[in-house]
Amino acid sequence: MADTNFTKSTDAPNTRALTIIADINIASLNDFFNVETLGAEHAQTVNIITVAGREITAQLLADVQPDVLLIRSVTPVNAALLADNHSVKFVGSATIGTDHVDQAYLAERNIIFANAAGCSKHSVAQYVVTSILTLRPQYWQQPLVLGIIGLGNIGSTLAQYAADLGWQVLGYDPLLPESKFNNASFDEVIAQSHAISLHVPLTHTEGMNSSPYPTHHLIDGAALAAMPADTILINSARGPVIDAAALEANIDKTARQVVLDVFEHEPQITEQLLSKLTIATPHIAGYTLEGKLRGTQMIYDALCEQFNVTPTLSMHQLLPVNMYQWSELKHNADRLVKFYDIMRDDQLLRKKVSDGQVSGADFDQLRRDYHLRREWQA
Ligand SMILES: NC(=O)c1ccc[n+]([C@@H]2O[C@H](COP(=O)([O-])OP(=O)(O)OC[C@H]3O[C@@H](n4cnc5c(N)ncnc54)[C@H](O)[C@@H]3O)[C@@H](O)[C@H]2O)c1
Ligand SMILES: O=C(O)[C@H](O)[C@H](O)COP(=O)(O)O
Repeated sequence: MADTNFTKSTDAPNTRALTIIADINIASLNDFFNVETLGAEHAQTVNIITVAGREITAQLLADVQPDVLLIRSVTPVNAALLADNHSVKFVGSATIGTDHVDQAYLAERNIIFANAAGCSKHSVAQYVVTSILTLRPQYWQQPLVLGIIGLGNIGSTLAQYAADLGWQVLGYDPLLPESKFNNASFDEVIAQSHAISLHVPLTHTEGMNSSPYPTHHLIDGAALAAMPADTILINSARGPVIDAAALEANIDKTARQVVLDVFEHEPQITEQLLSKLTIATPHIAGYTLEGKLRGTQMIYDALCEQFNVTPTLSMHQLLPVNMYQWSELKHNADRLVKFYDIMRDDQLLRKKVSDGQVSGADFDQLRRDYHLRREWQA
């Protein structure tokens, strides 16, 4: 069994240097990961090497041999990345999704893994409410039937916002028991909703992330054909949950309003697909200050648990005052859609089209330079 003790036997405990390789897009890294916040008995110095997530390579991990790897969603963590590394004891992903991480392999290597379950559940749910009310302001007055596929942290948070607005929820989640919101079949959600929002993990029929209810291409040509033409479709889960080719054909036929925050061939997007979407944003549904800091906090807390130290930093010490209350916004049509101007994010993405596509580099740059918005307080 691999050694999970962070203190190398050759080091005296108080001369220990802890080396962390981290995705540069993780918020407030230096605030959370330093000698004071990790406990001086574990690290007299903390070296953080920040790298763009897509540039965290097997070669880098073999050269640096860090103790800790902190990632977001764009670094696949698997045998290929870690085969020549013998030092990593802890991998933390400051994200909800874990489809990029081979957790069985990490367990085999006795490497501890932690993610940030639920960290941006309010941010993503608020993105969805804002997109619907931006596109169809009439639903301030009229009840909407909102279909939600996947009723975990984000789906159930969205369902609660919908109920607060007087909307009806049709929810489908085959892995959870029936409930007030988990009240419909997949076919019923598809056929009977005015808007459908996807909140499932990306899973497959076999291999890593396999599931008895796989979500890869869950929304395929058949599902789209069964969906009324005026139903809005919103995907802020993972791109491959929708078959992009089938989606383009369906929009050509129905002129359906479609909102995408994630894309099957992300980070590239073709101009052809983009031109057919009503709202398109560069995978930022969860990008609020609160959502990002909560993600960092959760992996910091998990590392502290491994060190057996009490966390000393709370994200609330870093957050500016938040005066935005759902109890007020939910009664004020104008203020809610101005609170988060989703069309501005859409326009910034469209401006990046060049030579028939948004390149991966431009998509990533929009995300790196994103002005983190705020969450409203539920
Ligand atoms: N766009 C963004 O910025 C952003 C931010 C956060 C998370 N995400 C994505 O959203 C996904 C959902 O997040 P969450 O916090 O709600 O996760 P979660 O694990 O809390 O909930 C996911 C739910 O989906 C259900 N599910 C699984 N397979 C299903 C199927 N075939 N049909 C219906 N339901 C199914 C599960 O039972 C679970 O309840 C994440 O996995 C991640 O990929 C995107
Ligand atoms: O799963 C998640 O939490 C999100 O998709 C996350 O917000 C995206 O992470 P990033 O692409 O910034 O690495």
